Amino acid sequence: MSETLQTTTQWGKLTTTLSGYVGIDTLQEQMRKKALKRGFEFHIMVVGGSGLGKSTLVNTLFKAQISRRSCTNESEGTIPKTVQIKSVSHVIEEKGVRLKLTVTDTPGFGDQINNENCWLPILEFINDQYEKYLSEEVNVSRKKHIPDTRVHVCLYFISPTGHSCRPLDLEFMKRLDKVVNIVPIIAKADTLTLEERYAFKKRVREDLEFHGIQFYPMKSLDEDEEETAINQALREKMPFAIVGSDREYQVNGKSVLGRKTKWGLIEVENKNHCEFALLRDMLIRTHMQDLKDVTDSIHYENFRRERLEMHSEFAGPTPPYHEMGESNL
Ligand SMILES: Nc1nc2c(ncn2[C@@H]2O[C@H](COP(=O)(O)OP(=O)(O)OP(=O)(O)O)[C@@H](O)[C@H]2O)c(=O)[nH]1
Repeated sequence: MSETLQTTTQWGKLTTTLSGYVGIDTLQEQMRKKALKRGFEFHIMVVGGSGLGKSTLVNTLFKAQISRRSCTNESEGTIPKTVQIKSVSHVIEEKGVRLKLTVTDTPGFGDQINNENCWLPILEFINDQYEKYLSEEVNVSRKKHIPDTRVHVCLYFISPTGHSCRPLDLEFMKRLDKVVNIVPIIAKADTLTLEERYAFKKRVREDLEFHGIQFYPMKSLDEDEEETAINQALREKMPFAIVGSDREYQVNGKSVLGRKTKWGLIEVENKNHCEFALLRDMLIRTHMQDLKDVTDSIHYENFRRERLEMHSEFAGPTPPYHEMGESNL
């Protein structure tokens, strides 16, 4: 029986008929095995004012004590003087798949009386990671595997004021949307009623649109109709209204993560109670690889191009290839 190989994407519409089985279909399995051996890396950054639930959310997302707060013995209630950027890395494993997860926290963001330029250290941190990656990449003797410390997603916590975005929120996202994948979320959504939540989300979306702020997943990067349909559904739900908790309660004999309020138990993973599950599914189950791809092919690529252009302007025009050889003689 003959097998048909259809290539209709980047190679154009070319159909070649194979006269028998050759085993191209095993490529997927070969790649899976290689990737499993190497393990995966993911870097998540959380930004937002003190006490908005950043540490709780990362612990809830990965069902483990992985936040900066859980890994250091900082005294509760200390207000940092400036934005401090702290990263912690963990290797987590599930069903034989290893993930090196780095969580970068930015305690103190927006806590000052004068918050002018408080986004700058965060921008510098993100660019520093690109710079590290670039210097490894252009190294004459490159490592077989370049450690990837680039930030793949930045969760931006919006305070549940019920009004609209603060100027600082807009300033941060305007400055950073071209360098990192931003996912805006409404923190502590249990403090808003359902009507307030809905109206607040709408106003935040309008604010973002008015200011031309791009958030992940970007419309311009959808590759096909299927992706557009999935991503459009996510975009319409954003910013996700999140409730975080690392406490478990018993509901119908099952233990669930939740927060007990005056009105009853809010189940964190119940899609009727909040949008935590949507966020978790997007970050971990459906879009983790895409977040990494967009970081690599869009944000890092922009940095790399600018950096190399800057370098070539500084160094003058690159001589033709044969002259480069001669000058080395
Ligand atoms: N109501 C409510 N409280 C929350 C939620 N998430 C966290 N909290 C509580 O808010 C307080 C602060 O939570 P953290 O996770 O430490 O907040 P943080 O943003 O990491 O704080 P800093 O490290 O000081 O910036 C804790 O008492 C949490 O239990 C939430 O979704 N809703």
